[in-house]
Parts: sequence; C-alpha cells; structure tokens
Amino acid sequence: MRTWLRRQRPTADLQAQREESNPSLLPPIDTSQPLLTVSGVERSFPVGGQQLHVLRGIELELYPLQLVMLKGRSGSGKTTLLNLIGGLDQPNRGTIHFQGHPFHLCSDDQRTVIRRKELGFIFQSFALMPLLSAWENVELSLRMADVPRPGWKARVTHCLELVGLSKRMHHRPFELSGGEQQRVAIAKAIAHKPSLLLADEPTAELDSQMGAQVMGVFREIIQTERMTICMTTHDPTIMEVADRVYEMVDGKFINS
Ligand SMILES: Nc1ncnc2c1ncn2[C@@H]1O[C@H](COP(=O)(O)OP(=O)(O)OP(=O)(O)O)[C@@H](O)[C@H]1O
Repeated sequence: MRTWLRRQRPTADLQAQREESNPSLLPPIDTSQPLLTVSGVERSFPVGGQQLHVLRGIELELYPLQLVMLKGRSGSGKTTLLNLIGGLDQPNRGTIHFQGHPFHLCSDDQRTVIRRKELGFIFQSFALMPLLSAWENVELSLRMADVPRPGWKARVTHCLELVGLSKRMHHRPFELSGGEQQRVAIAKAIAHKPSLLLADEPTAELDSQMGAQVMGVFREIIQTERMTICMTTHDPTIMEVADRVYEMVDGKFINS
C-alpha cells in the first residue's frame, strides 16, 4: 500500500508537468462556438428613488482564445458588464450564457461553483494577500478551486515561470514592483485553469513598459493556457494587441 502511494503521487505531478510543457498534448478547442453570449442585457440600479440605467441592451460574444477589450469613458458601464459576465451580478433583463450555463437564471450558489472552476479575475489593484509569498498566493488559488494537491507544485511553478517570476517566487508583495505584483496576480488568476479570464483595467496602475509586459503575458497565456481574456482599458496603445475592441457609450456598444 505504501509503495502504491509513493508511486501515485509523483505520477500525478509528472503528468501535470508534461501537459504544462507541451500544450499540444491537450485536445483541440472548437473556436467556432462562442464561450460566452450576452444578449439584450440591461442593468439598472436604484439611486435616490430613481432607476439609473447603466446597461441598455448589450450584445456580446466571446470566442475561445480571443483577447477582447472593452473601452469607454469612465462611468460608461464597463465594470458593471464585467461583473455580469463573471457571474458576480445578474441582469435585470436579457440573457448571459457561459459554456451553456444560463447565468441569468442561476442562483448565487450555482454561479459561485461555476466561477471557482471556470473563471479567473484580475483587478487594477492586484488583490494579493500581503503576508503570503508569490508562491503561497498562487497556491491559495488552487486550494480555493479544490484542485487536487498532488498537482500543485508543478502548476504553481509553471504559472510563476509563465509570467517571468521564476526568480521571485518566494518574495512577498511588498518586495515586488507594481508590474511584478500584477504578474503574480495573473499567475494567481490562471492557476486553476479557468477558460475565461476577466481583467478590470489590469494596466491602469502600471507605466507603459510594464503595461506592455502584461499584455505580452496575456498573449502568451491565450496560446499556452488556451484561455479567452476579456479586459477593460482606457489605454489606446494597448488596444492594438486586441482581437476585438468593443466601445461602450451610455451603456451600449457603438461598434458591435
Ligand atoms: N451598485 C451600484 N449602485 C448604484 N450605481 C452603480 C452601481 N454600480 C455601478 N453604478 C453606476 O453605474 C455607472 C457605471 O459604472 P461602472 O463602474 O460600470 O463604469 P466604468 O465604465 O467601469 O467606469 P470606470 O472606467 O471609471 O471604471 C456609474 O455611474 C456608477 O456610479
């Protein structure tokens, strides 16, 4: 029995390592079907006894392996939409289907289960645990997603290497630059292999060089981790690397 255990543990880790280093071993992805479809979505909030109509009929499709950017003036509704796409909030009207799940009909608990497995989030302000090292921050995300422990070591190492932090794995956030902290946040957000990564102004706190680095990491993640990324931004230079840019004006897209 003890021999069996000794053999099984390294094998799970080894298998994970093989898949990390050679994504072509994984089955192909059908990029012709949308991963997420938003249709006729409206969202309003009660403010001062009146309804504030923030989203007024959003149509959006995200396809596998795409980098999609949402742009628009401050207050136009980008974060509100990202929250709906991520299952953190629900629309007043319209439908949101994510991998066939009707988010607009799901309960909070059902959306939480899907979110933990299939979605990753990156925020402007990094959202790292300050007392934990880069390694421990990424490991925490695997624990939260109920990923089996035998694959943790290979996955944490892979994610931190992917974002160029192999020499900073044991640093805590305050020992890292802003760009490095954001890269830890990316490693943390992708560790559990979500199919969709949502990022709310991930480069807003960074200078242009660090912002470009983060976009380079995003491009690499799409190829090697086979994820879709949807992000908001105000930065026109960054938009050049997008597959698709949606511009929001007064709660609607003007170019969809
Ligand atoms: N929970 C809420 N209650 C009331 N109003 C809200 C709520 N959430 C968002 N709003 C309002 O909705 C509007 C759009 O906000 P949102 O954060 O989506 O804009 P944004 O485009 O992301 O802006 P920014 O680029 O500044 O982040 C704002 O006027 C905001 O005050």
